[in-house]
Amino acid sequence: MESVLTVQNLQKSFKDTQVLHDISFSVQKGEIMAILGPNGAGKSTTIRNIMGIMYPDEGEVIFHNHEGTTIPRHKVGYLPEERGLYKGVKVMDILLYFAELKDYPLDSAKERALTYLKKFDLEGKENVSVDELSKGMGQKVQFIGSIIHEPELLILDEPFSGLDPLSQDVFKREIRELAENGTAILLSSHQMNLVEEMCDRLFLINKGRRVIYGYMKDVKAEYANFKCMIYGENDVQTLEAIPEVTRVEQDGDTSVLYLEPSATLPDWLNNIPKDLDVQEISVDRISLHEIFVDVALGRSIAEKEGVLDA
Ligand SMILES: Nc1ncnc2c1ncn2[C@@H]1O[C@H](COP(=O)(O)OP(=O)(O)OP(=O)(O)O)[C@@H](O)[C@H]1O
Repeated sequence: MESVLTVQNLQKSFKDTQVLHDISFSVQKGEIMAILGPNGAGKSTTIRNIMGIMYPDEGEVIFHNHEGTTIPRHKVGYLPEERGLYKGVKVMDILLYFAELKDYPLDSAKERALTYLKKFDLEGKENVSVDELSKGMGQKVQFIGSIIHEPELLILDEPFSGLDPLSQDVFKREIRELAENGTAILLSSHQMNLVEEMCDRLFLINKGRRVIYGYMKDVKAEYANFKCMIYGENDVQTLEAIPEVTRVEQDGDTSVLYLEPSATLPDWLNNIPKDLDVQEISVDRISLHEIFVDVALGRSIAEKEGVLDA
């Protein structure tokens, strides 16, 4: 694997408050790497330190295949969390302006702009003023602006926020295609289902510290413990007393039992008390969303910081 970006031991404080503690990860060519975490975890601060919008107190941001200490802006695309385009400018003009900033040839930029406008269902909008676009349309134009110059590394801060499901699908498809064609992608997102289906690796951050870093499949195998849904009239205390149950959530007659990571399913099912009221039962693994909630609420996983083959 070829690293395009490496972030090493970033530390950042605002006044007396340290908001990044020893943050290290890399982004590889052709992969989608997600940085996840609850509000205020430090995702945008990490990204802003990478982009040179602010500087870390300690640590390094290394753009590989690039000499010098400045950011190779012509090789990097960035969609900031703050949305917005210059007012009173036509869509094509703003896209060409972005290309010019990155020293990208304008004839190729125009061709790419038209191709992407079509892909994003904005065909024919090139001469429309950006003020006349809806919020989602503006976001699509801003996204096109971030990739107009064929960046090697694309950094997307919450790319899916504010998009309807159809637009989300278009973004997902394009992000995947860019990665398949070799672009290294770092994205931050709260939408766990999207991250779960698209990302190769993830970095989960909480209160400025790494909680989980690894391949999605390894993270799931390691942290996505089993949960068992039982429909029937049962006391929470009875369910909590079943071996290897870490916690129980109950809503009426529906109980969800979360199991220890060590639980082996056939044995566990065999040992369920015979007098339980079981009208229905199903077993599933917890989703990335639930792993995230566990972390955000400081439950089990949070104490078990991990790095998985990163
Ligand atoms: N310019 C700043 N001055 C002071 N504190 C800041 C500044 N920027 C961020 N912070 C603080 O740093 C912490 C991390 O913020 P950051 O915006 O990186 O979080 P985030 O993970 O991106 O959150 P969200 O999901 O809400 O966007 C927060 O406690 C925030 O209040």
